Amino acid sequence: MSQKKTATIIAAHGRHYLAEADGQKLQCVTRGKKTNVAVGDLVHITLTSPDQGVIDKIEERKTLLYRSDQYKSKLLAANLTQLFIVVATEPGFTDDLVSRALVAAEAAGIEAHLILNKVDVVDALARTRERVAPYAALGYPVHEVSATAQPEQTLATLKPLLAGASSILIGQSGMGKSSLINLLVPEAAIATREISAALDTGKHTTTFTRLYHLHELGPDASIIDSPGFQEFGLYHLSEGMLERAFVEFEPYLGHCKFYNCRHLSEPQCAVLAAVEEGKITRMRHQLYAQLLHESSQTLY
Ligand SMILES: Nc1nc2c(ncn2[C@@H]2O[C@H](COP(=O)(O)OP(=O)(O)OP(=O)(O)O)[C@@H](O)[C@H]2O)c(=O)[nH]1
Ligand SMILES: [Zn+2]
Repeated sequence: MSQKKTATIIAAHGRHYLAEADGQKLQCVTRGKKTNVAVGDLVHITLTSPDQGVIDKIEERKTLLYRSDQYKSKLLAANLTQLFIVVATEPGFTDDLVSRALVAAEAAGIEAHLILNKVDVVDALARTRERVAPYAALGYPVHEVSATAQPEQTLATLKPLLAGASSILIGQSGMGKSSLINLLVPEAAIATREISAALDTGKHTTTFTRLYHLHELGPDASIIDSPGFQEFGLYHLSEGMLERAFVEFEPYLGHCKFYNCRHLSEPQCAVLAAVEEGKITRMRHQLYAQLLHESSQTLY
């Protein structure tokens, strides 16, 4: 008789998944050509050998974070409670990616924070603080750290935030995401080699998403490291979802002249009026318009 297990997906590479049940790692595949499994998913597995299995069923997800373009969607992680966007004093970060990640988090019902890393680079600190201030003003907490220059303080800042939560770190290349992961999960490098071997990813060890349990921060505490990406498409968000994902639009929604206002160029639009008055930044409104434009692209 085949044995069944319930496990958490801790790494994904193509159609190959690594699951963990009671500390034991299981190599898994999906039935057929399905690739609808995400890191963080709780799955039911039928074992085909002591350390291999087939995924039968995915438990209902509390949250699902994903990005998409007009061709396909890419699942980033399931069952997250919070998302941390890592930015740094240098190299500079792009507001576009930060805001897209915030919009994705809002749409998925996940709490979002910013981590401002490399605050030891004092030359660039004042300018970078000005750049993150608009996000703090929107209500997104900003945590200042320095993974390499002040590791102890960085841990003291981040650990309480990660306790009991299921978190993901995302960021552009060079912001110090790997440095932060290695600080929080000292065994990460070894785990990565093991996972890479188990999934047979070859040399491309950084191209997969992985979950680390943070046992000292509670039985359910975990952190997901996602590979850096250049594009963060949000093609899957409808117009209604988009306007609600921009938290600063909220006081104005429902106050436009037209009930189906898209807040682009309509007369007597409450959102556009707020942009004129400086209550909504042009940068965020432009991104809203850009995302609306991207979602309306259809395939022929
Ligand atoms: N000065 C300073 N440098 C840092 C800090 N944290 C990371 N770095 C450096 O920044 C560079 C990039 O750090 P990584 O941790 O590799 O950054 P990453 O975001 O994972 O980037 P990718 O690996 O390209 O995805 C490295 O040279 C780090 O040593 C910090 O707090 N202060
Ligand atoms: Zn409007």
